[in-house]
Amino acid sequence: MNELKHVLKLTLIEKKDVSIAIFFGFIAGVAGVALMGSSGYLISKAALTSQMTTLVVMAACLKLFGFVSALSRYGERLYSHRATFTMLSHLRVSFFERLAPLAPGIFGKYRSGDLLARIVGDVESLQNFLLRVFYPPVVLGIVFLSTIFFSSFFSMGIAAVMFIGMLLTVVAVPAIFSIRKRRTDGQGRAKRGSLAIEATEFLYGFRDLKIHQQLSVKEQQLTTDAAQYNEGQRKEGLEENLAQSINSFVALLVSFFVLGVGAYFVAAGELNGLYLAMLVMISIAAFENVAPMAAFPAYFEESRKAAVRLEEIVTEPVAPRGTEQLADGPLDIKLTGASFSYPGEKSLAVDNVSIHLKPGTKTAIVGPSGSGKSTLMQLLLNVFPLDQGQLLIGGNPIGTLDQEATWQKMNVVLQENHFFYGTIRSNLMIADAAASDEQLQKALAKVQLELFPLTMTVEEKGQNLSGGQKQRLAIARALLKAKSLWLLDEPVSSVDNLTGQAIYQELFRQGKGDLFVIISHDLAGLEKMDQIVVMENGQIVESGSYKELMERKSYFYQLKQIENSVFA
Ligand SMILES: Nc1ncnc2c1ncn2[C@@H]1O[C@H](COP(=O)(O)OP(=O)(O)OP(=O)(O)O)[C@@H](O)[C@H]1O
Repeated sequence: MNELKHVLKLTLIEKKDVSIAIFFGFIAGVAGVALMGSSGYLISKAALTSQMTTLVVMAACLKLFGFVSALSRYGERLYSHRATFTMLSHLRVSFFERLAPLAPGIFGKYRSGDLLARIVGDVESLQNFLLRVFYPPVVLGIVFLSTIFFSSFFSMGIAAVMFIGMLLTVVAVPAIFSIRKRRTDGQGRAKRGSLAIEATEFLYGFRDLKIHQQLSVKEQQLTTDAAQYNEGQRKEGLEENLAQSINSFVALLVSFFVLGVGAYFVAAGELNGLYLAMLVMISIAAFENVAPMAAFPAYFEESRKAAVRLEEIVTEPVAPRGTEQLADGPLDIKLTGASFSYPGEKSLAVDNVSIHLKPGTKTAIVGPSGSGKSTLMQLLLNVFPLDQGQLLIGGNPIGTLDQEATWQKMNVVLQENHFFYGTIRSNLMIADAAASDEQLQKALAKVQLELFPLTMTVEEKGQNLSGGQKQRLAIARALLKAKSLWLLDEPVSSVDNLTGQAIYQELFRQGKGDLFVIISHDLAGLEKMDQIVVMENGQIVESGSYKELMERKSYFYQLKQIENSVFA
């Protein structure tokens, strides 16, 4: 139950709705029992006496109980569902609030299909927590205790039989099936997760799988996972049916016992025969309510596992966040002795890097593939915390700064930029929600995409755009944001040289006086940069202006020579 503590806490935020639902559930249950009890009494009374007034009163009571039962059942459903949906919305919000700070590191640990299955499937599963786990035993318990208390006025023996029946059907049988389920199952959620992983990989990788003739292999894997998941579902269904049958059987046995014990007491003169039918009917009605308890073990386990799987993701430690805001005006970035390795990796992706990026300067970071350029950029963006060293932005240690406020000051274009399903307009407006159509069109013109209408559809992940068009659209976003720190990771690598150079010119024109950090594979045109930083194996091996580096005839000079000889 410990695992469900957080869900219970969120459920009880809506104490009022939960209490009203329990109250209506109790009234509906008791009215149902009273309805059956009074009909039993009415039958006995009609058979054994001919007192007309009692018969009329009892007939009226029957109608009243029927009416109250139906109305209360409606109220119970209304409030319990309302409480459930409010709890789900609290759960989603609290889960996302805890999940957001873990991105993007979380993708190193969980695959996107699994994350999706957990976020959607497991959160949805918890809608059964109140309706089928928390609520039924509480309401049933109260209805049973009231029924037993009422019966004890007529026969302690019958009350005792009912009490034992209650312990069996509400506690013992569901507990046995819960333990059984916990022992035998445990794989259902994982199977759903692995099916979701396979399905997402199949969809995302469809083209590559087809090209490499691996589609049928992956399809086979997907079919196997689906079959395993179906088999799991089938077994769960059978187990639930078994629990239901055993619980109904025990409930029926108890009613037989009530009849037997009652008949014995009537014969022994310890119970007025007039009440026997009523007590038997009461017992049948009370035990009819135990049907939801048959599903309790399945829902309890499902809720418990869903809560565990959700908690697993968000229990990662999150570094404490700062709250300081960055001042307006020019900002510098200073990195001293910075080292970083990716979680689970032994080697350092960035190794003891020190660099000072002054306001109004343009710095290019170059180096071979895998030398740590993008990682360095991620550190400047404060996506990952440093393992060692210090990062100051505008003189403030990064840890003291509010993360959102830092990003707010930056125009960022990464190697991969996300495009949402929508239009060119909606994709540009994520940079500036208040931008007018005219401003959006101007930004498009600056990246030579003026022919794109703002209403043009952008498909999921921008798949109807070319690589270069996506990069230019991402630059247009950065131009719209127009802040003073530009962090660009190979922003025009997929754009032809001429257009690329024109876009750089536009960027430098608009960002005159701003700080630029640009990662580039292309060594042409670096003469315009104030500083070139050359990286290898996570370290800075050389830095200086273009002229200085060429005169030094060292690492950068050799890279340049190689480039010239390749393209000569
Ligand atoms: N998410 C990650 N998890 C683990 N290791 C990573 C991750 N991203 C990068 N690396 C590793 O860190 C090292 C530096 O990678 P990085 O992407 O920073 O290089 P890069 O210089 O930007 O390369 P490229 O020019 O190809 O983009 C590489 O050895 C790479 O394998």
